[in-house]
Amino acid sequence: MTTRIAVTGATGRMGREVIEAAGEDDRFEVAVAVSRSPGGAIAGVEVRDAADLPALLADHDPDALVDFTGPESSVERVAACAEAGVPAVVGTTGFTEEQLAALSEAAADVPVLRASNFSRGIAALRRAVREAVVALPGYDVEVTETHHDGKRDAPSGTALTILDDIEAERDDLEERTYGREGDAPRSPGEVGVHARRAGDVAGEHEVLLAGEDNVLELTHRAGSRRVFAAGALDAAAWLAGREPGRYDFTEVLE
Ligand SMILES: NC(=O)C1=CN([C@@H]2O[C@H](COP(=O)(O)OP(=O)(O)OC[C@H]3O[C@@H](n4cnc5c(N)ncnc54)[C@H](O)[C@@H]3O)[C@@H](O)[C@H]2O)C=CC1
Ligand SMILES: O=C(O)C1=N[C@H](C(=O)O)C[C@H](O)C1
Repeated sequence: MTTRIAVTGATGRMGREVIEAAGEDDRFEVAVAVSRSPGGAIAGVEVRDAADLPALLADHDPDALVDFTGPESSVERVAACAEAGVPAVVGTTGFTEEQLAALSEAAADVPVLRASNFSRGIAALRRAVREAVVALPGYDVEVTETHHDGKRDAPSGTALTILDDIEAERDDLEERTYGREGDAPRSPGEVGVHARRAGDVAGEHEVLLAGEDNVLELTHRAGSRRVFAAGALDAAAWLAGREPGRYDFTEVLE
């Protein structure tokens, strides 16, 4: 069966990648692609004006929309999905609590699956980290992420998800310390958080656990953006036709 998708942010790094990945996979067809900078084509798909999204969704009736844009835009695009009855896969990161509430509101009308990371490797890293923090109680924990120089939000959405996972397992960790400078010795309840921006790194996340004479480092490196695009497409195929509500990428992987 073919899943017909709509793609937003089509001219962005991830939008482009999703269109190209869908074009190389018989299971998908790009029904419509939009950008706020329309014109031209990507992998043979015409890029339409994002301002026309509501009408385009009504005309093309895709099985799901895939959104990798920015928080404000993402909220608007998902609201358009709610209006048109189109399931939404959201990969955008950097949302405020208010914006997350708006996405939840849309999920009353259509299925919405949001994930800070669509790589299967990160799903495995999250499981390993949860197990490690339980197995190593009292260990110091530091989270470091590295991304390309164009990334806007810091720390990354994935780092924030990993921090939530760690804090859910270790209630002695109650303070996130973002970088360190000057006279800044470690205090027991802190988790260090570090964001690096350099070159064209697709995405790296490292969790360091250290105790007396024992150091464990768990690292995931995305070799390219294709891993995120592939995961988002899997999520779109899985989400199409589901009941309204909020869904998680881990459900796609079960
Ligand atoms: N969940 C995941 O697996 C992944 C998530 N991301 C997230 O996806 C998002 C996009 O990343 P990239 O493609 O690298 O960014 P990008 O900057 O290359 O592309 C963003 C696209 O969204 C559009 N856009 C942004 N704000 C907009 C607005 N207010 N109105 C209309 N259009 C708007 C831009 O025109 C552009 O086409 C980021 O939040 C990033 O963190 C990126 C990679 C993987
Ligand atoms: O902006 C990116 O590039 C990425 N963003 C996501 C995040 O913020 O976690 C996922 C991935 O690491 C790439």
